Amino acid sequence: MDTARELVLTLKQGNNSHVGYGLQKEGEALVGHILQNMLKSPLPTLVPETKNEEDSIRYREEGNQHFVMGDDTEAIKCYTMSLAYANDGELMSHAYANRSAALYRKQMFKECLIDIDSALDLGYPEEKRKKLKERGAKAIEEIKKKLKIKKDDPIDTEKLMNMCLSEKVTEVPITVRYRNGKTENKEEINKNGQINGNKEDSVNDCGIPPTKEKEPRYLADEGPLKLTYGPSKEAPAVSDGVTIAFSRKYGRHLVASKEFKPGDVVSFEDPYAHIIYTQKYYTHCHHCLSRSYNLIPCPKCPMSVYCSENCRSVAWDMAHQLECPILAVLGNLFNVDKDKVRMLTKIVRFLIVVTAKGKKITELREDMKVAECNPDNRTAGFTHEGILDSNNAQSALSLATNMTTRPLIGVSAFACISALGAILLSTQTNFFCKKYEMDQLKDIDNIPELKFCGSLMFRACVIMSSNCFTIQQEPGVKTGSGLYVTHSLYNHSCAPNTFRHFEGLTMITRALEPIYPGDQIFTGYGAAYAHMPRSERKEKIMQDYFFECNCPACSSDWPMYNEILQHHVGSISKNKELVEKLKSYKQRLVKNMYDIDAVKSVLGILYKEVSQPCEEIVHAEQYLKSYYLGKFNHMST
Ligand SMILES: C[S@@+](CC[C@H](N)C(=O)[O-])C[C@H]1O[C@@H](n2cnc3c(N)ncnc32)[C@H](O)[C@@H]1O
Repeated sequence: MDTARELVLTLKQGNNSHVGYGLQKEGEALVGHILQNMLKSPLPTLVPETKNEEDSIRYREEGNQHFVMGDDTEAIKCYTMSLAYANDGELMSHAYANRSAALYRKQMFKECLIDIDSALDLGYPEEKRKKLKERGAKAIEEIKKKLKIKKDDPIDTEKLMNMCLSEKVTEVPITVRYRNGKTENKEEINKNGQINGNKEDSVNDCGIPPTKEKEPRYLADEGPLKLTYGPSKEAPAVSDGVTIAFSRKYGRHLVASKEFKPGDVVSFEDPYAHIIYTQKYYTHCHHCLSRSYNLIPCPKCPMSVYCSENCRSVAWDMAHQLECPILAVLGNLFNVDKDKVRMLTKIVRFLIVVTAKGKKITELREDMKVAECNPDNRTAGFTHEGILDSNNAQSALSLATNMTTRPLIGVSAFACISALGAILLSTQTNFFCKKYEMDQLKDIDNIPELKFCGSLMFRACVIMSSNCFTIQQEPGVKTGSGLYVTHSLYNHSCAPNTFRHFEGLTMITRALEPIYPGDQIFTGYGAAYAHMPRSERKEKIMQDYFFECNCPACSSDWPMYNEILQHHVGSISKNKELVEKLKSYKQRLVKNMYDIDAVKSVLGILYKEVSQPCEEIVHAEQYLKSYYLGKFNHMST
């Protein structure tokens, strides 16, 4: 605690409350001190979670119970777990075969065929293959029905698959064929610990591309995603017409220098580093976070599963080869609660990315020395080219830490988590060139970069706890957490003038209201006036982000959405002139509910003519958000 206090005091004296730089030396001292103390006392034994027959069978049986009860979704999840824990081809083949039954009943015939193919490929027992092939034949019949192919037409499975995807029938293929016979296991790891497999190949095990989700409506209407005024020169992830500003009160923040209309794209960006939430481990791809029913396992650990060979191999190269043994022990750590385990997975991922898997530690040290010397808060972490770069280590390390406003207890806890992260990396992986025994860590100076990397993880803790965004690719489904460098400059308002949505892992921010030159551009950190009472919001914002919110909704204590709608707060219904002005847009929407330009125009008019809170503004904002969040995609035209 004393070392943590010293660190915070030094930062306060240096007036360095906002940016990530200015704490490298002190961070190293703090983590080093904690590491030394941790290593003095006996550490808990680290027990890795491994693939094994018992768990694979247990999860398969659990899946069977759900299947019998008619809960196919839960059955599929259990069979995926059975697959992830399977330690040989036969167990895997059983998991695939059983999953195919649940997929068949769920009417996911293409997915069903993919699993049948994998089961047969992995040597599903001879005596059971007949039944599996019969299921395959029935699935094909169903697909043929869907494609309106005549019952007796002979058909080639692979061609059929491609036809299913394009949904176009141009020619009827000739034979029924499974891709069995080939028994080599694509999931083998070669001598260098790399997963074999073609990286370009964006297909699942049996050569069939994963189902493409329907394209979001806005992409069809607007064409490919682009920034409203093209990329800004200083921060290419935000639109030209947005500038980075700094003030004592707001820290770094974004200010408009051009006008943005509702729906305009203000910024979009891919994550610098991201992780999947543990609750989604066996339902979503660990790399792209998409929902998948044909997940395939990491060949080494029972934790990670992927939607395709491509995701599996990209994830392995990017980070998983180092994370794999760490994830295996994390779940079995005693006395470490879930939030700390989540933070550990985040900071290990961050360290792997920021150091390019440990290959660029020296280079990073040098770059950081230069970055530390920049006295200008506004341009902290700008690259040599003078930009805030979404993919750059210096830029990522420059994000707000809130070091001077955090409680000391939190600072100490983060230092302990980082020290534990350093121990795991050095004893479970080759990150520091070789795997160390716990005894060899007694003198931490034996490993030259241990303290430095520990301090980077400490910095990752303080940065990530104040800057990460929840990733929601489907409305209401929170799949993971990501650090988005440029988006981290948005300050919070409980009534923000923008909203966010996702396209894959890409986070997109659009104007919700008209934004004028000089306006600060805000996002919401999850405490929206719409759904949370003011007192709760204030508490949450103070606890998680350490500032007092003084947005209009907080200052004037706006009622929440349900009250606004129930009591018609601020309604324009008695303003005959305005109602008349909006009439034509209403008619356009009655004719075509997807006429989003009409909604944008309504919002533009309302914001000019009335003040918030206002019932009609709430309706129009909800409409606009629903359109971009994909809520309309499931409705029929
Ligand atoms: C994601 S960062 C936003 C960028 C940050 N202002 C910076 O300097 O890099 C979150 C932190 O910014 C500050 N912040 C965000 N919204 C704010 C607001 N409305 N008023 C004052 N500070 C705010 C808080 O310190 C918060 O923890």
